[in-house]
Amino acid sequence: MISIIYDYINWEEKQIIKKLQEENIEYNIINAKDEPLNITGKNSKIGDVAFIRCVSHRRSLYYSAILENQGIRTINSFNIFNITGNKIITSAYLYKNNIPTPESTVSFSKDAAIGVCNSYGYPVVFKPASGSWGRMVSLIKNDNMAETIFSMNDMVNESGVYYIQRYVERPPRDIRAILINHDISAAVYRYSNDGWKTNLYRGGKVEKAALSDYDREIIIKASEIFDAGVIGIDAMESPDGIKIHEINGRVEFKGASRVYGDKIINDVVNFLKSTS
Ligand SMILES: Nc1ncnc2c1ncn2[C@@H]1O[C@H](COP(=O)(O)OP(=O)(O)OP(=O)(O)O)[C@@H](O)[C@H]1O
Repeated sequence: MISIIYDYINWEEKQIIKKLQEENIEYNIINAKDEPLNITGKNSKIGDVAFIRCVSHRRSLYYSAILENQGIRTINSFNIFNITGNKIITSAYLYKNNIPTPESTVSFSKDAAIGVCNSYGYPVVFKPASGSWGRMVSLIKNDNMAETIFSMNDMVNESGVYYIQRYVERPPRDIRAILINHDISAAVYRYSNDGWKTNLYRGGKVEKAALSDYDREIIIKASEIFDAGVIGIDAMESPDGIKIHEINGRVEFKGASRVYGDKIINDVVNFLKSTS
C-alpha cells in the first residue's frame, strides 16, 4: 500500500490521489499534523511506501528518517530531504560532484559577508539557506543594501549565516526539470512576470524547455547524486552553459503540467507502483 503523507493538500497531491483511485491502487492519506509518529515502534497506518509531500521541510525530514529506519521505502529518502532542504549544503554537494552551479560562499558575520559581496562585485544574490518560492532571495546592488538585507534576514531567519551567490547573467527565464527515478519526466522554462526572479509560480509563463544533450546529461548527473526519487532540478542558462542552482525534495509541477498534461502525474504514479 502507498501512503501519501501531507500537511496541506495542494494541486499535485489531489492529482496523484485521483490517479491512484483511477488505477485502483491501494493507498491511504495521512495528515502529518494529525498523526503522531511512533519513533520506537511500528506505525500501523503506514503502507510499505510512504510518498512524503509535506510542505514543511521539518515534517519531511522526521517522517523520512523515522520511517526509513523502520524499513519503509520513503519517497523521497531522508538523504534527499536532508541535503536539498538546505541550499548551502546542496551547493557543497553540487560542487563535489562536478555539477556546474553558481559560485557561492557562506559567511558567518555581516562584515565578512559584505567582503564577499565586494569580491564578487555587485550585483550579488543573497538567499536564506532554506526556503522556497523565492522568499527573501534578494538582488543586492551595493554595501548599503547588503547591510539592510542582512539585518532584516537576521530578524526572521537563522541569524548570522549569509549565503551569497555570484549573479548569473541569463535570459529572463530559468529551467525547472522534474526528475523521476533519475529520468527527466518534464522540463520547462519559467519566465518572470516582472522583476528579476523567474521562479514566480503565480501567473508566470511556462513553456517546454529545449534541452541540449549536454543539459540533459548535467541534469541527470545532478539527480544521480541522490537515491531514486521524485525531485525538481532548477537551472539557469549562463553564457558558459547551464548552472544548477536548486534541487527540490518536494517538487511542485502544476506549472509544468500546463505544458505536459498528465505525463508527470502518470510518471509519478508509475514510479510509486514500481516501488510498492
Ligand atoms: N545566482 C543567481 N543569479 C541570477 N538569478 C538568480 C540567482 N539565483 C537565483 N536567481 C533567480 O531567483 C529565483 C529564485 O531563486 P531560488 O530558486 O534559489 O529560490 P527558491 O526560494 O528556492 O525558489 P523555488 O523554490 O521556487 O525554486 C531563481 O528562479 C532565479 O530566477
